[in-house]
Order: sequence, then C-alpha cells, then structure tokens
Amino acid sequence: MAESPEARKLVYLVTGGCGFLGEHVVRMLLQREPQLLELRVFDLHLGPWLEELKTGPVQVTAIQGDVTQAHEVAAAVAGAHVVVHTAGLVDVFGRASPETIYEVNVQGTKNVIEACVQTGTRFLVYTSSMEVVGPNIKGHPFYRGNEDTPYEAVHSHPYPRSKAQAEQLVLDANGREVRGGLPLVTCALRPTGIYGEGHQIMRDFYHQGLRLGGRLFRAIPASVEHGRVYVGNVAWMHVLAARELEQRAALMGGQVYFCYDDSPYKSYEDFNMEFLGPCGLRLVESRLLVPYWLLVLLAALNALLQWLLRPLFLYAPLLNPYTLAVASTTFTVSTDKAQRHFGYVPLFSWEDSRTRTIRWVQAVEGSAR
Ligand SMILES: NC(=O)C1=CN([C@@H]2O[C@H](COP(=O)(O)OP(=O)(O)OC[C@H]3O[C@@H](n4cnc5c(N)ncnc54)[C@H](O)[C@@H]3O)[C@@H](O)[C@H]2O)C=CC1
Ligand SMILES: C[C@H](CCCC(C)(C)O)[C@H]1CC[C@H]2[C@@H]3[C@H](O)CC4=CC(=O)CC[C@]4(C)[C@H]3CC[C@]12C
Repeated sequence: MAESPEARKLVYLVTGGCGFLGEHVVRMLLQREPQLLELRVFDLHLGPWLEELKTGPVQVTAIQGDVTQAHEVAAAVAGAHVVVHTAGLVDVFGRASPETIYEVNVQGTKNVIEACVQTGTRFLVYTSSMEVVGPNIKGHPFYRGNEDTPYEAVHSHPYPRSKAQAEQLVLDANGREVRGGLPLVTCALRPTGIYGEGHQIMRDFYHQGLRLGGRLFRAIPASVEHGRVYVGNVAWMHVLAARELEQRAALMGGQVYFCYDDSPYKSYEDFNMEFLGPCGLRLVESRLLVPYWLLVLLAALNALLQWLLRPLFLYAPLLNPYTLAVASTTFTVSTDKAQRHFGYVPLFSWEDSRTRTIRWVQAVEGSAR
C-alpha cells in the first residue's frame, strides 16, 4: 500500500459509477488502489452518497453526463489514465426501446473508445456480460464453461445483442494508436448474474415474497443451474484488471474474462433463497401447480399485454419469454483465466458474500417497515 501522497498519481474514470456495480467499483478503487490521485465518477444520475467520499485523500469528481453524448464523454475522459466503462442500460424486461438500448450500450461504448483515442487514454476495462455468450434462444446449456468453450451464441434480444456488439468494439480497439502515439490496451470482463448489496431484482423478489405472505413459488426446476457472482468480487476484478493492464498489456490486451468466485452453482431461485430464506421467506415447491407450458403461456401473455398497453402505460413484469428462457437454461462458468492472467483471487469468500447480502436484505426489510 502506498503511504505517501506522492505515490498517488493516477486518474481513473468510472462510467456508470452510480449504478449497482459501479458504486462497488468506485468504493473498491478508493479502498484498494493506492496509486489513485483522482477518481472521476460519470453517470446519468449521480448518487447523493458521492458527497461523503469527497473528504478522503483521493479527489472524487462527480460528473453528471450521458455516454451517448460524445463531447461529454470526451471531456470526462481527457487526462484520465484508465477508464472503467460499466455504464449500460440493463434491460431484459422491455422497459426501454431496442434503439435506446443500442444507443447507450453500443454507441456509448463507441464514444468511450473514441474519447480514449482522441485524448490519449491508454487503458480501458469494459464491463461486458455472460449474456454475450448465452444462454442462446435454442436453450443449449453452458455447463461449467470457460472463455474457450465453444457455444453457439445467437442473440435475439436487444440487450445481449448490444453487449456482444459493444464487447467486440472494445476488443477490436485493442492496439489502436491513441493521441501521443502509444497503443490502447483493452479487455472485457463478463460477469454472470451479479448479486449483493444494492441488487434491485433481489429487492423485488423480497418484496414479492412479503406480499405473498412470506412465500415464493418455485417456477424453474432446481436442476437448472445459474452462474452467480458477488458484486464485491466483480468490483475487485475490475480494480485488478485496470491495475495490471499496463504491466501485462501483451497478455491481457484484447482478452475476455468471465467474472467468477466461490458462489455455489444453484438454480436462480434456490440461490436467491440463500439470502431470502434467512430473512423469513420460504420457497414453495409448485411444479404441479405451475407446469412449464403454463409459464410459457403466461410469459407470452405478458409480452402481448406489454405491447397492447404500451400506449397507455409501461407494463414490464419479470416474466417474459426472454427471462423465462434465460431462467430455464443452465449457464455456469468454471475458469481460472483471470487468476492466470492478472492474479485475481476472490476478495470475499462465499460465506462473506452471503452474510453481507443477507445483512443488506435485512436492512431493506427494516427500512420498508
Ligand atoms: N446486473 C447484472 O447481473 C449484470 C450486469 N452486467 C453489466 O454491468 C454493468 C453495470 O450493470 P448494473 O450495475 O447491474 O446496472 P445499473 O443499471 O445499476 O447501472 C448502470 C449505470 O449506468 C448508468 N447509465 C445508464 N445509461 C447511461 C448513460 N446514457 N450515460 C451515463 N450513464 C448511464 C445508470 O445511471 C446506472 O447508474 C452494465 O454494463 C451491465 O451490462 C453484466 C453482467 C451481469
Ligand atoms: C428475472 C429472471 C428470473 C425470473 C424468472 C421467473 C419469473 C420465471 O421467476 C432472472 C433469471 C436470470 C437473470 C439474468 C441473468 O442473471 C443474466 C443477466 C446478465 C446481465 O448482464 C443482465 C441481467 C441478466 C440478464 C439477468 C436478468 C434477470 C434474469 C433474467
């Protein structure tokens, strides 16, 4: 750890720094990046919690801005050594139009890359997603796969399509000459389903369970496994990747890394119960009540209702044909590429991750009363 202020010399920019993952990246950088001099937090919506970070040894600069606006991105990137690009529109529920998703996730990423090239920023870490690989629309399982596992990636939905396009842009940009003549070094991190403090969908499930009298009903067979990763470990992986990109440019440049940790392989619902169970909810086995064909029908009905009601209001339930397909397809990763390439070892054990998440759900419960 650096002791003297002179050791602090790096300027980092985190786009989407007020989102679920972005906030953890920001806090992790402040705690664990001793070379940090200035941290720029760029987001469409700035969080009030940023204020309390401004009293430490690192200059925290909050920038309200839009990644779709090239000039705003360029102004924020100018003078930064490293960009961690987490900003994105995470929408698999039909809340935003495909055009808006493209604009934020693809055009926004193009703007970040061009800003690096124009202003001379050399290191770019992009938050991609497991969704760039799958699950695909054919429902093929991806079981304990790694970065080299062959898989037929077919994207029918705007979100995974946009993440795949953006990831490709980032990888293709590796080696481009930036202002000053040196090459840009990029890599992409692909989290599986992230959980932890601040996870909106976990909050939604918790409130749904409370409304249903402390019960949630199993919809997906327990045998369908989902890759999940703790937000603190995803943040840690971003910090390490960003730190090591310069020294290990030849190895890491243009590479993709799944984000992983020691979280157990379980079905989406059983995994959520690891946190919601200790908070008083129970999962009711309802396979006989809700057969799969009925879920397919309900998902299709939801999609139809969304379309019919769109002129009046936004109807965007959790269940739609896409989320049902993702939830019912096994997708788990097993890899050590991040450890081999840049020394990543999870910072939080499964026990820690679980305890922290449970405490957070309990606090949500407390504040809901
Ligand atoms: N939540 C998950 O399970 C996973 C998320 N990811 C990726 O991680 C990244 C972060 O996701 P989350 O933290 O879950 O989402 P989030 O919605 O909590 O955070 C995204 C942040 O980006 C900001 N943002 C959106 N549009 C913007 C724009 N036009 N200009 C500037 N900022 C903008 C939002 O205000 C928000 O603060 C995304 O790129 C997402 O694709 C990848 C895998 C899994
Ligand atoms: C909302 C889904 C669970 C509800 C299914 C129902 C209604 C049958 O009970 C979630 C199941 C899997 C989730 C996705 C997965 O974790 C991968 C993701 C990666 C991302 O990059 C963004 C988020 C997501 C698409 C995530 C979204 C919610 C699920 C579909």
